[in-house]
Amino acid sequence: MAGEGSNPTPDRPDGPPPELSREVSQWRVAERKRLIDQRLAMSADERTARTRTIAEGLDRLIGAPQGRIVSLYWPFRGEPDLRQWSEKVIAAGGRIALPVVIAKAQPLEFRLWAPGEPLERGVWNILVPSGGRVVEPDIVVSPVVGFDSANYRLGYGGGFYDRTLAAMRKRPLKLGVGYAGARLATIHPHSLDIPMDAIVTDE
Ligand SMILES: Nc1nc2c(c(=O)[nH]1)N(C=O)[C@@H](CNc1ccc(C(=O)N[C@@H](CCC(=O)O)C(=O)O)cc1)CN2
Ligand SMILES: Nc1ncnc2c1ncn2[C@@H]1O[C@H](COP(=O)(O)OP(=O)(O)OP(=O)(O)O)[C@@H](O)[C@H]1O
Repeated sequence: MAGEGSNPTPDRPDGPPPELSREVSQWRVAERKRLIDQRLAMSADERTARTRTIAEGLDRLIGAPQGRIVSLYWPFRGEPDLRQWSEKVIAAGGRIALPVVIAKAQPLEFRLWAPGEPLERGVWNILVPSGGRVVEPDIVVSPVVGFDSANYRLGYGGGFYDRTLAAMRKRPLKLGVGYAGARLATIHPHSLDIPMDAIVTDE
């Protein structure tokens, strides 16, 4: 069971922590659905244009990626598709890693990957690198379903990025990425939510 034994990360049995009220949990579920539906309703052209602006924002924030490992993600459910940008990072001497779900309620693992290298279906059918050394990224780029002005991110509800960031020994630069329409007044953060250093949008 999660949280027992020598797991060094703070952990709880499945289910929200006490301070995440039933109202907030239900609100999160409804907002995730609204925001994902809104994102999927966007045309492919609009998504591409907005993603280009997000990529420019990442370039400005990160500067020269040379010698650094950037964790990205294999996009699904209308997330910004930054795979072209990943080629730019590599051309500039950086490296790319992708997240791998090991198990529910466990931190993610990051594996090095470059465009063209083989992928395989992992947990929930998500494509993950078949090979690739396990690494700790210098920069974690995580897709948001929603975000707020305090840089908190609302994800798909697995708590994966929060657990992963809490367990990392090096503190990476934490960048959320999403479309401007994903902005919320507050995500009603709970004590285990870790804010991003910045949220990069197309605003
Ligand atoms: N592109 C991308 N990759 C990513 C993430 C992400 O946000 N985006 N993750 C960021 O965390 C991790 C995957 N997180 C996920 C969390 C929940 C579900 C999901 O479909 N959950 C089901 C419920 C499944 C269950 O409880 O058994 C659902 O929402 O219907 C999928 C991925 C790692 N890879
Ligand atoms: N560091 C942690 N240790 C233990 N449980 C955690 C941790 N972080 C989050 N959780 C739990 O994970 C569950 C989902 O959290 P939350 O709603 O914040 O997910 P999310 O940020 O939307 O998802 P994701 O990070 O996967 O994109 C909650 O029940 C929360 O208590």
